[in-house]
Amino acid sequence: MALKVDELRIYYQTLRGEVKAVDGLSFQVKDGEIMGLAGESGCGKSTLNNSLILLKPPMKYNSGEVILNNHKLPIYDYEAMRSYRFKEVSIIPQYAMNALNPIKKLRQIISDLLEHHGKSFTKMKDTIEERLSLVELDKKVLDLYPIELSGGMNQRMVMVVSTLLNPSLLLADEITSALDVSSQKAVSKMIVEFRDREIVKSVIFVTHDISILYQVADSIMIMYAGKQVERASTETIVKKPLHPYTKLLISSLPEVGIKHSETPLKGIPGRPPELLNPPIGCRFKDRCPVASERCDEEPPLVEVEPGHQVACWKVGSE
Ligand SMILES: Nc1ncnc2c1ncn2[C@@H]1O[C@H](COP(=O)(O)OP(=O)(O)OP(=O)(O)O)[C@@H](O)[C@H]1O
Repeated sequence: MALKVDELRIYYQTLRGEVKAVDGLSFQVKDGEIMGLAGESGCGKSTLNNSLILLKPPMKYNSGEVILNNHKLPIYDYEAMRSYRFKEVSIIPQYAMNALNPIKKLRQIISDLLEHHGKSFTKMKDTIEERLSLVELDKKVLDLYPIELSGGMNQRMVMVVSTLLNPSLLLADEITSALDVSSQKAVSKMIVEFRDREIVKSVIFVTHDISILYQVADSIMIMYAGKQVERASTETIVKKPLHPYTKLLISSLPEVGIKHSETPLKGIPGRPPELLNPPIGCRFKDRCPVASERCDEEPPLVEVEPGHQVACWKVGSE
């Protein structure tokens, strides 16, 4: 098992109190698995990803354990994590376009980064060129400044940089949201290619666009208000979701061939709860079409069939 997360709680410390952005998450990602992570804005997707690599104030580790390749990751210790970042865990950030230093040429950026990790650009030249060609970038880009690359090219450059040392776990955070549809497809395919070539072992692919996950992910975890509500194979989440929230999320997706001027997107009525004082019991109950008194008590995450977990009292009770 590449990654095992157990009862992880990550809060933000604010003047008003603690924002419980990740509140008791447990899940596993297998070797070679791309796990999609989806849910509405503010459900804790980025917090989870960032906590696995860059946990710093106002983000605060509360409790839980993260095991990567049978070793405990010291995510609560920013300094101790230095030896894991980039080598064992790497992130392609949400705003990858701005991630590269604008006043250095790309050759220098890569060279500095490698040196920082005790590696040499010269020794890794062949790998760098191979990886560039894998993401369809000419090696001439090394002599350019980031500003001379298009948004899509910058994105692919960041993908190469983040994965140069073959990290076990790659965190991809909304890496397609600023791209046009054809670049989205290309970038998604490249992530799969990185996995297939064993450049990375496993991936957490965050997006609120489930149609992208359908093309890329082996499994999908759906989060709502800091909690996991459902996890299953991509096929099951898309075709046979069980949690009322997942069902609404899937039914609000555009269908191929439908014109939205004629059929408006449905969306989910209401808004997610504040995570400063989240509701007791099921956090979705106020928006849930099938909620009952039972939902005042928190539903446990139950495995309804192998590999399919759901946290809802209604599932299996009808
Ligand atoms: N620096 C911060 N201080 C306090 N609260 C924060 C901070 N950053 C995020 N939050 C809160 O943590 C919760 C989870 O946010 P997070 O960004 O992880 O969600 P997300 O699912 O990644 O959303 P998005 O899709 O918009 O990126 C939200 O309630 C958000 O308001």
